[in-house]
Amino acid sequence: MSDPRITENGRIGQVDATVVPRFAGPATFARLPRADDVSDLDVAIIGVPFDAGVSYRPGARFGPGHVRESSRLLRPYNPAAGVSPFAELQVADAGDLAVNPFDIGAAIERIHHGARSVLERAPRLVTIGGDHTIALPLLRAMAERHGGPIAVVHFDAHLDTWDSYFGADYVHGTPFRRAAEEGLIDGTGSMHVGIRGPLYAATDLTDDAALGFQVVHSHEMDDIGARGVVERIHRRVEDRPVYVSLDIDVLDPAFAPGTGTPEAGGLSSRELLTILRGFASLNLVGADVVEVSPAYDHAEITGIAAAHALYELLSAMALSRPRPGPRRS
Ligand SMILES: N=C(N)NCCCC(=O)O
Ligand SMILES: [Zn+2]
Ligand SMILES: [Zn+2]
Repeated sequence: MSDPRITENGRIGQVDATVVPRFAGPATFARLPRADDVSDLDVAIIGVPFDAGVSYRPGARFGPGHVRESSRLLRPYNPAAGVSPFAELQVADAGDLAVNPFDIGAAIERIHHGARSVLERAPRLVTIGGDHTIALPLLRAMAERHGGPIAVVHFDAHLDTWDSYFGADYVHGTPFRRAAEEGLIDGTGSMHVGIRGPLYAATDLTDDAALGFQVVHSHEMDDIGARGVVERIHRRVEDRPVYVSLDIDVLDPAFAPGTGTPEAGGLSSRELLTILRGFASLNLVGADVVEVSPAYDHAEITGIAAAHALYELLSAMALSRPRPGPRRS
């Protein structure tokens, strides 16, 4: 049975919640169409149910399904941003990549090739994780798509530029070090936002800076606020194509209990949504939201925060200039 959908500007949108109750039917993200049911795609959403790279609590393999379930209540118009994202962009859910749960190397290869083939069809890719390991193959695909290193704005409690864990180089604490080593990251336009909590040593920060990242620490929010963070991001990124990697643990555990490595003293969901709204004037070409672990969630608090973060990212894409293509020289 095909459900009645909201269709605007020729774009096929959400199942109409005034006709089909929003708790009925399959949970694609925001009850958007499946990618197979649309001809042209501006943004593809994929799930990557992978969590073999975690160092503490497991369960992020169930993140994609949980965030989709938690996205059923999203309505078509975003009043804070002043845009109906699904009327401006054809957004569709391309389902999950089937990744090997036992072999991290094979999973990374699969994610790289899966993301690359989705990017042949859609200019912009939004991914629901999965643990943070998946950012490395996603960045490989993004850098290929844009013909060179890409600016990354990384929201996280953690730097994720550590070197290895138990001798393993490809885990959720290392993706941005591996990506920098592989030349995927534009070291003049990248930053971490929301960093906090104990480190292994002070050199974690100097090593990270040497890889080309600037840092906005979580405690700086007290002084500069969400708007100040947006200004810092704009000054750093300028008009580069930018990829947002959002570890849900950037939020305080009060706002995101359902995650694997929680740290006290994080952002509120309101602060995060305000910052993401500031991306509307950037050239946002891709994003991921990772580290949602539903077994530790309560009342979908974390799933809903992740769904709303994705909705703001899609709204920002709808408002930003559609100019994916080769990187500026
Ligand atoms: N990427 C996330 N969420 N966490 C990394 C934590 C690495 C550690 O256990 O030190
Ligand atoms: Zn983290
Ligand atoms: Zn992370």
